[in-house]
Amino acid sequence: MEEACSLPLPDAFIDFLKENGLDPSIYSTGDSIPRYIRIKPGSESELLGIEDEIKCTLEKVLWLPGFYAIPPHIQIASSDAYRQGKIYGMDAASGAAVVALNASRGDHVLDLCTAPGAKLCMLSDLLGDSGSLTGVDVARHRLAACRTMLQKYALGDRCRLFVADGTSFSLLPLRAYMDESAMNISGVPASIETADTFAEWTPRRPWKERKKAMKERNGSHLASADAEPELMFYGRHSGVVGLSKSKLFQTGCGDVAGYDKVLVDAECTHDGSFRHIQKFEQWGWRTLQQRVLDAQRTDTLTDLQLHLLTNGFRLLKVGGTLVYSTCSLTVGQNEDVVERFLSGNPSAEVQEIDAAKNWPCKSGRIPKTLRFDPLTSKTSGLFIAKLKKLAT
Ligand SMILES: C[S@@+](CC[C@H](N)C(=O)[O-])C[C@H]1O[C@@H](n2cnc3c(N)ncnc32)[C@H](O)[C@@H]1O
Repeated sequence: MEEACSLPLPDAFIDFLKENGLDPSIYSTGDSIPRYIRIKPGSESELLGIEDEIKCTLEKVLWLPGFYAIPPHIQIASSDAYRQGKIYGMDAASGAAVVALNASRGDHVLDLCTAPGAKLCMLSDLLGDSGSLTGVDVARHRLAACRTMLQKYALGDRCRLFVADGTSFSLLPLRAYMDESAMNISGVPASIETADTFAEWTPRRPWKERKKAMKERNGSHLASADAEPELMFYGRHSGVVGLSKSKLFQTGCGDVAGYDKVLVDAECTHDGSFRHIQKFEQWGWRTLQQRVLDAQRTDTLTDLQLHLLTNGFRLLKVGGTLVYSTCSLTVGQNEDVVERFLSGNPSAEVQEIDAAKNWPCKSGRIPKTLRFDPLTSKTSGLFIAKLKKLAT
């Protein structure tokens, strides 16, 4: 067992880190890394009251607006501020990935691996009452948690969520219908649902519809690559209300009508997340062996990451920006994936992340990419690459 780390990491994990060029001492700060919270815009004036309630000082994260550090042992889930949606738990490195995307008012944003949804919520806050957000996740139960979060924080108004495989998802943003608000395209109030148009979203779907959906999914929690996306939630101004059902499922390629911004926060081994690794102490180090160290699983993962990145980029409009991030610190799941992608996509260019000038992180092996790690950044580990789609 390694002495430098506050956790008794097994030798196989230490070897795994070394093989990936990672210094095991990045985990040594372990339990001294702060927790981070983000304050919902508009609730900053309540800072003192929140401090009083959760019984600690909120230390402003100077390099990331809206974020505060709190001691790691402080729990926020039972506080009123949390229950009322004034504060969110979100690691500062995750916030940095969202900032790197530079989503601005009016943008149509795709979040291709969205659950459980911390980044989606932050994106929604940044867009405000403009643009649109499309969240996709392959895992139905995780996306259901994401929907709950959007509703809890009242952030779902311009959002739609699909259970779908992000490697084949092909639906473009509903630009043409966005400002129709609660009217359908022929001017009929959308609350009058016809067999072919969407009324306002309600959690109570007709039994017939639910039965059909259950039969189609065959009991599985995961969407298959060839299944039609399943619309799990849509907000009042997401462009869906009043739309004909056939129009929603029109597919396309992003070059012209695509998304302005795409976030691919890909599935990974989570080895950069100290708190995730810590869970293996209870789950058993054998589980860590299967989930993180198993070379075959890692190969499958890197293929998945490449396919997610490739499809996200396909759905991006020319001139648009994509951020690829993972909370793994291995080169195989980050720089190698980006390099494989770049070699087959001459219209992709790695971009400088302007906001990053004062960020406490290191450069990745590819110039302009960034790496957060617990030791350098006092955050969870995160790799970020920002890509632009050039006209060809
Ligand atoms: C790192 S988590 C995303 C975290 C999320 N962006 C957030 O901020 O809360 C990765 C997600 O990718 C999803 N995922 C895995 N394979 C996928 C696929 N083929 N298509 C879409 N999502 C996938 C997982 O279900 C998981 O929810």
